[in-house]
Amino acid sequence: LLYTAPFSKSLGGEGCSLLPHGHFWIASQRVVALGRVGPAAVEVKEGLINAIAVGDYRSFVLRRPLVDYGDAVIMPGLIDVHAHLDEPGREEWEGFSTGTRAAAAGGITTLVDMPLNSFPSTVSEETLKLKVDAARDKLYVDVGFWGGLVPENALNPSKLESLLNAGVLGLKSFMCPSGINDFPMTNSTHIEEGLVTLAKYKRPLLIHAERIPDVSSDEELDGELDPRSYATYLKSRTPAWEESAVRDLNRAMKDTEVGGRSEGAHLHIVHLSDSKTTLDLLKDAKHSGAKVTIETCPHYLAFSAEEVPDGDTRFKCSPPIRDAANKENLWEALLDGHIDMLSSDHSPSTPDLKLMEEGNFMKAWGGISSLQTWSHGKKYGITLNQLASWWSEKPAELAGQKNKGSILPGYHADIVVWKPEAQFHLDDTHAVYHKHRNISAYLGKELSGKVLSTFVRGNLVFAEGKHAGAACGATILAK
Ligand SMILES: NC(=O)N[C@H]1NC(=O)NC1=O
Ligand SMILES: [Zn+2]
Ligand SMILES: [Zn+2]
Repeated sequence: LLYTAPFSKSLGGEGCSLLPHGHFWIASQRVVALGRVGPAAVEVKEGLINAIAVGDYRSFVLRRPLVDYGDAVIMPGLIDVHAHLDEPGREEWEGFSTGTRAAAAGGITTLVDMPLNSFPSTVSEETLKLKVDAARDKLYVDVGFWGGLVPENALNPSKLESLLNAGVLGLKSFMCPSGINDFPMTNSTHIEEGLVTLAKYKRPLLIHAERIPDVSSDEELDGELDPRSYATYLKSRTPAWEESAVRDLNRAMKDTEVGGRSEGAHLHIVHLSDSKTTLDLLKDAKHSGAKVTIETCPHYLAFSAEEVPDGDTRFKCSPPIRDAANKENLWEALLDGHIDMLSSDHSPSTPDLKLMEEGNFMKAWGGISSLQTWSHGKKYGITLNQLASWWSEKPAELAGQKNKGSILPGYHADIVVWKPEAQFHLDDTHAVYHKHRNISAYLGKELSGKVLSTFVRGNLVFAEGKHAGAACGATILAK
């Protein structure tokens, strides 16, 4: 099976790049390529990486322009497999233009858009076409699309096949109410049947794995609990929700094993928060040979329940951000390789739906806004190769992008240049490009890591706080 990223017509066209060259070298003392970090130069030619000269590269870099980034890090661009861009239909929440400008500023070179929060949801060939049409001439980075697995198409292989044939990179489903009316939840039968079709296409099913437990172990929620208190929200959505979903996926996971009913299919658990029983169940499934991958998000690694101020609904998401011990376990699981990758789950709404004044956690929109903020690992001693694996290589594999995710000859020249050591306070003077800056959970925080330049297929789309004049990102459709 071959996936291709159709080059946008405007590749190298007027205004696509802040650099007036189609053939050039970039170099630094810290290039993350070929499994190592060190001095190297990368030759970019017609949108692709043409060559990598390692070590003393000066004799190779003749005649062509060279941009020397000194000791900044040159790394594969990030691939964010989980973002809600909300267009068409909810442009007032986010949009292709604002969302991909934020991505470019954050060093993300490819986004995969979720099938819900736009209207209509992406659940058919027709609704995918609406997405692709809405994205035209608005993309600053490359964008692929997940389709929705919903009860209406799950038991109908021909409907699912027409959605897959139209080019979604895989499917996504919810095991609890999604908060979006035209995106109903699926049960385990829908999931098991959907996987049989997906197996033929070798594309993944992404699952929002929270399920309302059959026997509620949640503490009784009576009317006296304060909806402004974060603890109230935590009690309403315990780790038992994640655990119950994963237990319910037992058969589906088994089906993906060699010789199983949907061998070739792949389950991907999005935004894992519970690092205890849920993670243990998933580890067991992987151990028995199920084709399962796990992602978590920066907000589960950066924040803990103890620090969420009462009434500060910017931090409301589902599953919830849990306590500090849970956060430390998530880091450990990531470092030990049990969690495979990271994604943003950028899921904004309009500020009014966040009910910031009222501060009601039980009624506010659940979703974190975070496209430009992703590096929080300094104190854990994470390496640049680990970052490249979690943010580029593994996500490229999940999304079936064989030409993306690594700095290798023949690959797309999707590259971020950044300074991991730069520290800053994310205050009002800092540019935030996604649509609603004031709902970002990171505002007011001390952060480290500054993106200097972002290249998408050789186009310098962001540099020194400026975007390229034209939006030359491509839509990515699976073939
Ligand atoms: N519909 C939607 O974006 N839901 C997302 N928000 C969130 O916090 N978790 C989700 O799954
Ligand atoms: Zn979700
Ligand atoms: Zn999401």
